[in-house]
Amino acid sequence: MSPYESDPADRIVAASADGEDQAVEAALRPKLLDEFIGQERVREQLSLVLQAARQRGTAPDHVLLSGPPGLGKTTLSMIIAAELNAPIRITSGPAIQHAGDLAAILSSLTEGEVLFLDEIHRMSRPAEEMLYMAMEDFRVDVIVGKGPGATAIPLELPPFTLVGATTRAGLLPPPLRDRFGFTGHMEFYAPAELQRVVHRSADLLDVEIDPAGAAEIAGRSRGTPRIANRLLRRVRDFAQVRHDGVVTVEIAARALDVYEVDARGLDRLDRAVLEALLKLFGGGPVGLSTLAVAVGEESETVEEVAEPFLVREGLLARTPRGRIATAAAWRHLGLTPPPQQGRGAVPAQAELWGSAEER
Ligand SMILES: Nc1ncnc2c1ncn2[C@@H]1O[C@H](COP(=O)(O)OP(=O)(O)OP(=O)(O)O)[C@@H](O)[C@H]1O
Ligand SMILES: [Mg+2]
Repeated sequence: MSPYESDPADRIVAASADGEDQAVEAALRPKLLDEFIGQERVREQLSLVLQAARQRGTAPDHVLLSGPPGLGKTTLSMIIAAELNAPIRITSGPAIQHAGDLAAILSSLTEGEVLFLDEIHRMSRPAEEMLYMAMEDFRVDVIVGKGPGATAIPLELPPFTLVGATTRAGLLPPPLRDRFGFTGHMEFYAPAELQRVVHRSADLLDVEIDPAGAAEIAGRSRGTPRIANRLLRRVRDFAQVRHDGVVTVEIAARALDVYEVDARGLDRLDRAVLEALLKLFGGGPVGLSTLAVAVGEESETVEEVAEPFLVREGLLARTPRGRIATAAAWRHLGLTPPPQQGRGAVPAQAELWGSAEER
């Protein structure tokens, strides 16, 4: 039986937020730029944009934040408002079905307000077109009536700052992308940065943790603060129920073994895919659908849920001939690659069988 039949988003290493995350995230969010860990480049650029606007006493340029789920886009948008001492209005692309919905929001903005539009790539086309004009000219045309009798009533808007967030910047139409004065690309976090995130959250949650314990959780968090915070909460449960509540490296490792998150952040599904690839197909190449049948999952689940992280970690490569395990995959599962493997199918971007000398 598949452990993911219900919803892959339920996995403990899912980057998207579940109900519990939403409840605690507000408490764990850094409130000011200085408390925001990592993303040095975005932070510096943004700090200049905000400081310059503050000095001029005007609303800063519109800001687009793009990057994978759980890296801090919503957090940064709230920080932007806080740093500007401005109120923030929060909405999302899917919540804006009609241009009228957007007109209602825009026309009620106050001067200098920050409008946070999450999942901006999922807005409807008519709303998008209204947004173009609002962003550029601080004006919208509200259409009253239908058919030949319809008239456009122009409406002036106060200067505001739009902060858009998207996990799919590539899906944004160029005219929309071009209207942002600043785009911040969020990157996955380095282990040392995540370790600081874990420490900070542990402080806020009143959890006693030592540096090695925090490093252990960070190493399993797939470069994502949301996952780090979630793993910390599970480790805290374990430490409290089975021990004295203090999180050490042993406690963190044992707790996360219970939750089947391994030392590199792979969960059960990731490992099942890798194991099938190595043990059943000798490391590949094997077709996606065959691999999916072997682990008892849908092809889409393997392709969209498991593979992106395996590829990112350099454990699996997608090639025209099929999926191939890298040398790192064999090492990670503690297996020795069969000697006849690896002929010919080495994609340039991946370390497959180590260097020529190693072979
Ligand atoms: N740089 C950071 N420092 C400390 N905590 C962070 C940082 N970035 C994110 N977090 C924490 O990670 C959690 C998720 O962040 P956030 O909700 O901002 O992600 P997101 O990019 O908006 O995700 P999504 O794409 O799912 O909306 C929050 O609880 C936040 O406290
Ligand atoms: Mg968000």
